[in-house]
Amino acid sequence: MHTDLVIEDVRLTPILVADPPLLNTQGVHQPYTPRLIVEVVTRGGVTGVGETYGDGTYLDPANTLARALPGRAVTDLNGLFTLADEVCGDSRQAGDREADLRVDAGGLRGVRSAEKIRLSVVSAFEVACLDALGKALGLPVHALLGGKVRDTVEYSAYLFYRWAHHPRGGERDDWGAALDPAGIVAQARRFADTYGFASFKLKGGVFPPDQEIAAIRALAEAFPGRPLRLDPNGAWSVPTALYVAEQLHGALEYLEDPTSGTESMAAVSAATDIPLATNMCVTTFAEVPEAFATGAVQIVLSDHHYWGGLHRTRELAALCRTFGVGLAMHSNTHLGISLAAMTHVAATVPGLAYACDSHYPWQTEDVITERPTFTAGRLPVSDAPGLGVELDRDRLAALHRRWLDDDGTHRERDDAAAMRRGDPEWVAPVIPRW
Ligand SMILES: O=C([O-])C(=O)C[C@H](O)[C@@H](O)C(=O)[O-]
Ligand SMILES: [Mg+2]
Repeated sequence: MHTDLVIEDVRLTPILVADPPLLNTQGVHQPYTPRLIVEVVTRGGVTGVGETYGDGTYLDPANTLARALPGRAVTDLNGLFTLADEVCGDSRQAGDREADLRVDAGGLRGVRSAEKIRLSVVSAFEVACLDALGKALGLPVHALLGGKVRDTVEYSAYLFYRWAHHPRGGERDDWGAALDPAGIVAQARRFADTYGFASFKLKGGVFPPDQEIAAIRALAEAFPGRPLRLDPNGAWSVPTALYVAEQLHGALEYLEDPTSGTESMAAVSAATDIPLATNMCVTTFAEVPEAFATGAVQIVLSDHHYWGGLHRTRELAALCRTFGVGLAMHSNTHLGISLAAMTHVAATVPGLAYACDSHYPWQTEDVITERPTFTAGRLPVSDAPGLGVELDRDRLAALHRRWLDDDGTHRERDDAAAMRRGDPEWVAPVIPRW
C-alpha cells in the first residue's frame, strides 16, 4: 500500500445551514437544516471532503465509522462498505425488514432502513476518499470514475411553493411568497433569467391537485415546449394521480412519485403514458427488481447519498440502462461539496437524458470558498484535482457554531414541526392526502 494514501485522521463537522421556507406535503423547511461535513486526512497530508445528511441518526454511525477508518487507504473504497457493516451494525439484523417498510420522519426520502442510513453516511466518506485520492494523484474525481462523457451537466430549476419568510427566526431572502400559479411562474422566470435553467420541476403535494394543475398549465403557457415536472411526494391516491395525468397530458416531461409505493406507482403507470419518475419507491437496490418487473417507474432519480456514493450510483446507472429505465438525479438541501460530487458522477454516466435536480440555488450559505455558477442551466465539470472545491474554514466554523448553539430545535430535520410554528394545529398529512 502507498503509505501516503493511508488515512491518518477523520474530522466530522455537523453544521446548520440556512434554508428558506419551502413548502412540501409534509410541512415546510426549517429555517436551518443539519448537514455533516466529512474530512479525511492522509499521511501524505492531503485532505478530502464529503457531505451528507446531518441529523442525529446519521451522526452516530458517522462517528463510529470515523473512529474505525484511520489506517485504511483512501483507495479502499469497496472496503468502506464492509467496514461500515462491521462497525455500525449489520443491516440484516432481525427487525430490519420492518424498519425497511417504514417511511422516514420527513416522509420524503423513501424507506428508512438502518442500511440506507449507513449508506448515506458511507457516501460522504467515499466522496471524501475520492477527493483525497484525486488530489494526491492530480486527477479529477470524474477521472477516478472512468472519465467524463460530457463537459457540462444540466440541472433543472427546482420550483417550490413558499412563504416570504419563516414564521419565527431564520434568514431573510428577497424571493417573496409563491403560493399560486402567478407566483410560481414569477419564480420560474427568475430562475430562468438568473441561471438559464431550461426545465422546471414543481414540488407539489402542497395544495389540492387542481391548483397544482393550474400552476403547471401556467408554466406551460409561460415557457412553451420546456420540460416540466410535478412531484407531490406520493401525496395522491391512484385515481387522483390518474386524474392529474389526464389533465396534464402533453404538458409534462414526467410525473414524479404521484402516489406512494411501488404497487400504486405500477397501477398509475399501467393506465397512463406519462413517464413516472421516483426518488421514493426505488431508493435502494432491494427495491429495484419489483419496480422494474412491474413497470412502476420509467425514470429513477438517483441520489448518491442514498445509494452509497458515486461508484454505487454508476452501478445503479448500469442497471437502469440494462432495463431501459431512465436515470436522473434527486436532490435534497445540500451544499457545494455534494453538488460537485453530483456533477462529477453525472458527467460519467452515459445517456443521462434528463436534467438533474438541485436545491443549491436556494442555499445562500456554503462551506466552500467559491460558489459554482449555473450558466445556461448547466455546471461545468471540473478538471481540477479531486472534486475541485476548497473548504472555507471560517464559514465551516461559523455554521458549526450555529449547530453547537442550537437548543435542539433544528438538529433533526422535521418539516411538520417547522410548519407548526406557523400553524399550531398542523399534523403531517396521512398519505394519500388527496
Ligand atoms: O422528492 C423529492 O424530490 C425530494 O424529496 C426533495 C426534497 O426533499 C424536497 O421534497 C424538499 O426538500 O422539500
Ligand atoms: Mg421527488
